[in-house]
Amino acid sequence: MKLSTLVGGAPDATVTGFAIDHRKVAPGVVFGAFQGAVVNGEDYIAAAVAGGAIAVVARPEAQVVGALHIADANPRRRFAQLAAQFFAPFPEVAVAVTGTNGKTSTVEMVRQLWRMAGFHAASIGTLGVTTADDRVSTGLTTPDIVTFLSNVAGLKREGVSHLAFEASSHGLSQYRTEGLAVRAAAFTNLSRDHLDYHGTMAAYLDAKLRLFSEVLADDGTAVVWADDPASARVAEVARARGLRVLSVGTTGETLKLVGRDPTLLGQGLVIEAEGKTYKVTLPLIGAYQAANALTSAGLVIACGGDVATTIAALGRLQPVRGRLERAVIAAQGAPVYVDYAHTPDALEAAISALKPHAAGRLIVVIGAGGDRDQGKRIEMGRIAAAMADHVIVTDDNPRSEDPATIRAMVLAGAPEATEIGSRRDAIGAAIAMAGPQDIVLIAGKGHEQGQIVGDLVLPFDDVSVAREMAA
Ligand SMILES: CC(=O)N[C@H]1[C@@H](OP(=O)(O)OP(=O)(O)OC[C@H]2O[C@@H](n3ccc(=O)[nH]c3=O)[C@H](O)[C@@H]2O)O[C@H](CO)[C@@H](O)[C@@H]1O[C@H](C)C(=O)N[C@@H](C)C(=O)N[C@H](CCC(=O)O)C(=O)O
Ligand SMILES: Nc1ncnc2c1ncn2[C@@H]1O[C@H](COP(=O)(O)OP(=O)(O)OP(=O)(O)O)[C@@H](O)[C@H]1O
Ligand SMILES: N[C@H](CCC[C@H](N)C(=O)O)C(=O)O
Ligand SMILES: [Mg+2]
Repeated sequence: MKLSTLVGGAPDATVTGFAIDHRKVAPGVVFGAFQGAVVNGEDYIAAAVAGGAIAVVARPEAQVVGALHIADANPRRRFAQLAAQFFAPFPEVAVAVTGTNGKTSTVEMVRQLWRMAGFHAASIGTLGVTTADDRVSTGLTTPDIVTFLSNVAGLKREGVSHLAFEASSHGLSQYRTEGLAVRAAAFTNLSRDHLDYHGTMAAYLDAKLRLFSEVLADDGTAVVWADDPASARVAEVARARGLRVLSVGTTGETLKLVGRDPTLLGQGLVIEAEGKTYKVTLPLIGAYQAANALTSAGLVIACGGDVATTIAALGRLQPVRGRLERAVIAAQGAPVYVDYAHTPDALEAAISALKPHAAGRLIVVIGAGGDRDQGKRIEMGRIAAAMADHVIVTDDNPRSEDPATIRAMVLAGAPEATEIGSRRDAIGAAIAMAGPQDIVLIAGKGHEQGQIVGDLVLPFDDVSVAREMAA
């Protein structure tokens, strides 16, 4: 592709790629210089030009010598729009999901529903780039713009026609998923998380609202989980653009959940749609998975899926890694579940899902990630103390923080809890104390395959450790 194709009047140089890190610049690359949370990318412009960058997308105030300065007050958005032209074509159908919790579960369910409908589908999110037979981690829920667009283009080349991706609030704030035509976007819920980055809940919601005010296509559809208080605002933003709004949930109008009957391995759902009543058994436990299932059905229907077929397909959904995943049955008979709950709302949802099934005690292992929102720690402690019968506080991913300090902040909400710093020992203790009527919940890391301590990622998988301790 010629630079003049991307930017009228530019030299005829050939564009060989796009980069936002100067260390990845090669001759012919367009470099994005962004002011970041840690450093200012503009400080690396000279190095990028020395590395062969032929154009630099940066603020008008930035100094660019020896390459075309593509000046823009919003360099992240402009870079994404240019990169999208370079990496196109993309899968014909793309949908996005945002919300504090439920993004991964929902995009994974959409991928499965599309596969059942016969489409070649993929998802991009916390679990990585996932297709029917492959999964590659990107390290982030919403990867950086270059990783995202190059992966999306790669999926198209592989024959993928349908893509569902997670639009995290960080990703939306940093324009990591611009340039792709998004046909439908879903909102799951809003509760406390990432205030270390957004500062306030209002700013956190604003970041998510951008998916509906700007990213969703002009003829797109918004799908909202109607039972969340913030959904009204999301629907209002979408309607202000004249977009179609589908609402799902017990107060939803498109897919109205009128009955939910939990069983040990799933739940019977009664759903009203288009004046008809449908019954389906969802093979996943937890009210939260019923919410995500309806949201995923809403997205599939928004893209042309048949209502009856889509609802029936919910009965064939497979469990989502690390989301109320039953890791093992302990020797004494107690089932051990692993869940990704790492926010107060999520922890409440996960405990609520399991409590009805615990004839005896619900034993919960919790922690909190370092270098993340600190305010949620005491709230998570409080919820565990209020809802579980026994709480063990341990390490999650301490990252650059002192693990004992993080545990103390969680314990402040659960003074009666047991403190065991080693996650392995904490899981072992929970399983050892569980009787045949009890249930163990290990929360916070879900599918994660490593424990981040300082700069190290130590191999650690809650499910494997639970199985080891239960043997
Ligand atoms: C706080 C945050 O979101 N940071 C992300 C962001 O970094 P940044 O833009 O602030 O970049 P920076 O590190 O300050 O550097 C500024 C610029 O200079 C460039 N640079 C930097 C150094 C250098 O030597 N040369 C160079 O060119 C960088 O490439 C960057 O463009 O953009 C980077 C590239 O896309 C991301 O890797 C980085 O994710 C960090 C590692 C991270 O931990 N992010 C987490 C918090 C995150 O994004 N989580 C969300 C939410 C998950 C959830 O929903 O729970 C996710 O989507 O995963
Ligand atoms: N609809 C929901 N309502 C409330 N809690 C939920 C919901 N869906 C999932 N959860 C809880 O949140 C945890 C994370 O779920 P999931 O990974 O689907 O969310 P996510 O939005 O992708 O999270 P992240 O932002 O960390 O990527 C689950 O393990 C569960 O405890
Ligand atoms: N991937 C997300 C959630 C991590 C969840 C929890 N394990 C933690 O470390 O806080 C993030 O980087 O914010
Ligand atoms: Mg996720």
